[in-house]
Parts: sequence; C-alpha cells; structure tokens
Amino acid sequence: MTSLIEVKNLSKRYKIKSNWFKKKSVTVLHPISFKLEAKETLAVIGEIGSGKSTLAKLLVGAARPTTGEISLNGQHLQTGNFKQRCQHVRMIFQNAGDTLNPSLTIRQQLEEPLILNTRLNENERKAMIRATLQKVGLLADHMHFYPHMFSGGQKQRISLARAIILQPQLVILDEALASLDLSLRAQMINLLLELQQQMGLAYLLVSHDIDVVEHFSDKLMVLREGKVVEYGNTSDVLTNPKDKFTRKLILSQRKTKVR
Ligand SMILES: Nc1ncnc2c1ncn2[C@@H]1O[C@H](COP(=O)(O)OP(=O)(O)OP(=O)(O)O)[C@@H](O)[C@H]1O
Repeated sequence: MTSLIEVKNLSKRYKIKSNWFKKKSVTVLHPISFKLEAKETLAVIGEIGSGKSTLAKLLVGAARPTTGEISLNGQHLQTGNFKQRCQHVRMIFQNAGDTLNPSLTIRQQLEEPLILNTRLNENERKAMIRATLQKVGLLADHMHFYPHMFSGGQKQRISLARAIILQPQLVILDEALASLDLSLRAQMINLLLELQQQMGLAYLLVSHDIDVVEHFSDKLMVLREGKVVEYGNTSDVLTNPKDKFTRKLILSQRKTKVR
C-alpha cells in the first residue's frame, strides 16, 4: 500500500567557508528514510543543531535536498515546484501570529493562498475563509478584523487557518506550541487532534517538550548531529529508549520542565 508520505534517503549538506580561499562541505542531515500515514503524527526531537529544522525545511520545500526524494501518495514532490508543495505541505512556526501582516485583514491574508493556488471565484473564496475560521474555533466575522485585534492564542489559530485553508495533507509544526501557556497549548493540541481526524492530516512535530510529544505523537524520531539515533512508536521509545543519548535527552527535557 502507498503511504501518504514517503521520504527516501533525504540528506542536506552545506558548503561553508573554512578559510579565506577554501570551502568545506558539512553534512547537517545524513540520509534518512521514513513513512508517514494520514492521521499520523511523527515527532522529531534532538539537541540544538541536530537537524530538526533542516528536515522540516526540506519537507516544506524551503531548502533543496542534497540527496533523496519525497513522495506524497506515491507522487514525487519536485524540488522547486512551490505551487505543488505549498498545496500539500504547510508549516507553522513558533510565534506564528507574528508572521501575520499587521496591515491586512484576516480575510486578505487567508485569501492570498486561495488566489494563488486555486480557481475559486470571490464568493467561493469567501465561503472557504468563513468555513476555515469556524474550523479553527473563530467566528466568520473575524475575517474583517486586523491581527492586532486578536490575542496570542487567537493569532495562532489564524496561522493554523492559513496553514489548512488549501487542505494540505502534511502540516509541519516547528515548535509551533512553544510560545503558548499551558492552557492555550492544551486547547491548541485538542484542536490540532480534532482537525487531524476531520481532515486526515499528517503532522510532523518538532518539539523540545517531551510531554507534548508523548501526548500528541504516534512515532518518534531522535536526531543527533544530523543522524537518526532512534525511531519507533512514541510510547516504546519513551518507555524503553535503546540509545544512551535518547535516555539522556528525555531525562534532560523532563527535568527542564520540573524546575
Ligand atoms: N544555511 C546554512 N548554512 C550552513 N549551516 C547551516 C545552515 N542552516 C543550518 N545550518 C547548520 O545545520 C545544523 C542543523 O541546524 P538545524 O537548524 O536544522 O538544527 P535544529 O535541530 O533545528 O536546532 P534548534 O533546536 O536550535 O532549532 C546546525 O549545525 C546549523 O548550524
């Protein structure tokens, strides 16, 4: 059976200056392969600089892979085909609310991807914006508001609306919940889980928060210096980590929260 997402031998190498005249090549992500199904969440954890955001950028098409390929429902996602990529794979960042344009209404911001990527007419676009705002727990009338009229949690919901309006199949959450307080984070997680069931979304969650990872993800990948050191069902990896590094990482991330 074809998987929703299939990643084969994806890697990233950068050329950096080693001195005045020479450049050296550094591999920040060694070839990795994995599959992800609809309604499944893969969490990626690792120390700072371990390659988590690089993987996210490669999936969303913001960086060009050095090797490897990504398929969606068996169809190869071409590097540089931004239209194809942004319809199927979307990303939400930490403080995503800050990426909203302060001088445009919510309607204008949500309409932009529809104008660029669909053939919907004005009325159809408006109906889609209304439905999407309601899906994320906001009101249809909010489309006439500007970003400064919303709280941080509401802005995060608007970013989510912008991410799902093209009905993607994979949404990447790069520390997207990190800036929210505990209660808003719980609300956002519930909303994301609801949307996952409703829309059949797959998520890739980059997070430093083991509690969120435990509650939210089905599979867990642990990266160290650009290499996968552990990969499996989240509960198996968290309860019985095979790698010494994973044990340390889990302990340190739990400890950070207790303090
Ligand atoms: N454009 C670039 N040129 C050279 N090196 C880069 C570039 N972008 C990232 N790197 C390097 O790639 C490595 C992995 O970075 P990446 O941002 O993927 O790590 P990360 O695990 O997401 O870290 P963090 O937890 O801080 O977000 C780091 O050593 C980083 O310095």
